[in-house]
Amino acid sequence: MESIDYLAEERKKAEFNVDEMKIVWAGSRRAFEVSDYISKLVADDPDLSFIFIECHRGIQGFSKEERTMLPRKELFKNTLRKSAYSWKHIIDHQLSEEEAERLRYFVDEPAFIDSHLGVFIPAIKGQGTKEQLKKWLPLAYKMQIIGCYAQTELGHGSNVQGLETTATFDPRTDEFVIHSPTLTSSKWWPGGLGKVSTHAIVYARLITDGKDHGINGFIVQLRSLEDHKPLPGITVGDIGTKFGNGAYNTMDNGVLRFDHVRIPRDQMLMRVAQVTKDGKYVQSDVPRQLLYESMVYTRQALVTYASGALSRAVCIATRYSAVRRQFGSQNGGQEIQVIDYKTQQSRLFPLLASAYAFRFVGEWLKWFYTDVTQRLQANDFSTLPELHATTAGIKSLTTTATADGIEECRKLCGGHGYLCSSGLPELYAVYVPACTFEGDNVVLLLQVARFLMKTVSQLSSGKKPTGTIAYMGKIEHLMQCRSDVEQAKDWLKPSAILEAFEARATRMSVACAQSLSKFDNPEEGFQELAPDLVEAALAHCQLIVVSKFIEKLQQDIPGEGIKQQLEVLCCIYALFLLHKHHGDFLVTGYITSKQGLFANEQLRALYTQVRPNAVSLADAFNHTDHFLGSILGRYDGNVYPKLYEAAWKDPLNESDVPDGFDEYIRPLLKQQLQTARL
Ligand SMILES: CCCCC/C=C\C/C=C\C/C=C\C/C=C\C/C=C\CC/C=C/C(=O)SCCNC(=O)CCNC(=O)[C@H](O)C(C)(C)COP(=O)(O)OP(=O)(O)OC[C@H]1O[C@@H](n2cnc3c(N)ncnc32)[C@H](O)[C@@H]1OP(=O)(O)O
Ligand SMILES: Cc1cc2nc3c(=O)[nH]c(=O)nc-3n(C[C@H](O)[C@H](O)[C@H](O)COP(=O)(O)OP(=O)(O)OC[C@H]3O[C@@H](n4cnc5c(N)ncnc54)[C@H](O)[C@@H]3O)c2cc1C
Repeated sequence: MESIDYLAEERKKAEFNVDEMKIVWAGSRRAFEVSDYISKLVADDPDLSFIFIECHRGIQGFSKEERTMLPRKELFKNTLRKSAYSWKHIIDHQLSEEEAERLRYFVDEPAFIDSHLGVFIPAIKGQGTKEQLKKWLPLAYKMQIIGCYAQTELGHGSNVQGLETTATFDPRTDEFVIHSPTLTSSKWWPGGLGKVSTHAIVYARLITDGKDHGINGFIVQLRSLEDHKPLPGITVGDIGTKFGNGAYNTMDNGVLRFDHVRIPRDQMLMRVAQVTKDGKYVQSDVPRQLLYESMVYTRQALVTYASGALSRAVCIATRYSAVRRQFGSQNGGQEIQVIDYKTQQSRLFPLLASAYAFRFVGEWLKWFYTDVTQRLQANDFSTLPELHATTAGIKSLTTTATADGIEECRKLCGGHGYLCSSGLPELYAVYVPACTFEGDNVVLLLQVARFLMKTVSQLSSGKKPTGTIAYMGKIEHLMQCRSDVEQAKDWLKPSAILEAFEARATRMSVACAQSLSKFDNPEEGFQELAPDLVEAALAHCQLIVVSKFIEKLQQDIPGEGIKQQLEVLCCIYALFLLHKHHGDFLVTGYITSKQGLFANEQLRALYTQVRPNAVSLADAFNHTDHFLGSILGRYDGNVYPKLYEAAWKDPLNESDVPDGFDEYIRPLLKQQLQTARL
């Protein structure tokens, strides 16, 4: 049966070519084609799109929207089935790495495979010697071993140097003895550890001849490759159900303890430091920070994932806002679409713009990461501190904004957003740990702040800042200049926006540096000023996102109306931030309150420009209905009949009279009857 497109009128209003925008969003025509093909393949294959569960009626299939009603144990088993099925598909159809990654993405269930491919393999690559890569990578790529990343402990996560697990070298047997000396040293959180991984990269304190050399990575086998039982000396299990039904509970985050487990010496990852057969500790000429390299990789990958998650929420909220009507009916006509309310626009459109902004900064960050890793291979470590600060900061900014943005989209959908069938509660529950994993977002901003303080202190020594901090080279100008905006439309000039963000970031960093210099003990000062430092770091990161959006617009972007739409979105992103943080811009003296009001006036005008294009800008994300998993976000906008239909699928509606009626409701009713008779 042909479905009616309830959003057709909205789609007719678009002032740009949606198909061309899909390519810009995907990054290239080839990336678009791969994503498009794989997302449809997943949506159309019940083995990938459905959840099959054994119940009293035999095997029953459930759609993605019903996932939150299912028990964890069955969901977990279904995820194992999907992973095995996906893997077979990848092998049978010889999918490329890019296609395989897309397949994992569109299946859209957190699983052990994410840790295996997203952290275990990158850790071996980053910290292993050539011989170690040769031995372990083929096993890992063929999934003959499955690995996780066991860094965090019950007592320590953010403070990596505070980890307690020990790896003590025993020269008599040429082995390391891995041990958990305390309860708090139990590994706690690693994804894939609880029930699946056969191996782990374990972070432990390296001890030779009684001397503690700090943290290093070790490859440790955890489970038998025959019967999957834990090896002697190993206690391992799942840490328990996490936030939200369904959500991240398809992942087996685990707990792990070692009781004097022995591993061969060559299972210490030895790129950064080696231990010789006679127990000598030898530091390589590469920086120790390379121990943290896999975190840099994952943090940059999380930025593109942030744009993906935010775009899903925005797509749902935009389509639903065009379908939903409230108030304003005249002469029996239709009520107003809620998307036409300026308040709805002022909450929704900055998120739409943010999704695009995060996409482009993610694209750039991927390029930057590749560039720096190529330099690292050639023993050029000069850009590593900038890469660390940038990945940490942009991961922090984008994941916080995305988690908050998903929750805002839920509210933008009113009451129906609170239903699991809207897809938004589960999306939030799955997404929000990204603010914590791969580094707590505040801890990461403090890393950016340290980098900025170092940069400011080096300016006086004549060191020329480059890359993302090149703007600090113009410090004299940026400390003194004032905005020359005279009317609202002046805020459309990229140069006006850029200078505002550069001046604000510079002034906030310099103010922190000046306050810090008043402390005798710089570390004490850093702790005391941490809230201000975090704000300065955020200002710097926002500048990066804004400037990468502007740089994107300087590229040749073909397609009818595409560049114009992106220009509008770029200005919305920047002016929304300016409006939200206008206290910073005022206090640092770059703008006057009148200029702040002009920015807000311009922002409202930009919302009017986006309005006719909003649904099509959300369509350009090219999300399938399966991937969205949301009745409110359906492509055809046919929301009400589908919501009504879905309600009846809830297990509570399997019978008219609920279980428990005889025990708990009937006696109450009877008691009231008796009281009434009295
Ligand atoms: C079915 C088949 C499908 C196929 C699918 C195919 C493909 C899929 C592929 C990929 C998937 C991709 C992505 C994956 C996506 C999702 C991943 C999934 C889930 C994520 C799971 C989560 C994992 C984790 O959370 S792991 C644990 C993370 N832990 C942390 O982040 C801890 C945070 N703490 C720290 O990083 C550090 O402790 C600290 C806060 C940085 C402090 O460091 P410390 O050394 O103690 O002190 P400092 O003095 O501050 O630093 C010293 C010195 O070092 C510099 N520094 C610090 N960190 C780094 C770094 N990372 N790099 C470089 N330099 C660093 C620091 O600046 C300082 O420098 P200075 O001395 O010059 O000042
Ligand atoms: C879903 C999920 C998956 C995970 N997967 C893995 C995995 O695969 N492998 C793995 O090893 N780990 C994993 N982790 C653990 C994760 O990396 C840590 O939880 C994270 O690094 C934060 O550390 P923490 O839990 O110790 O938080 P804490 O550091 O205890 O943070 C608690 C609070 O203290 C604040 N705080 C901490 N230090 C400072 C400071 N210096 N200054 C100011 N404030 C501070 C934080 O901002 C936060 O508000 C996972 C976590 C989650 C939630």
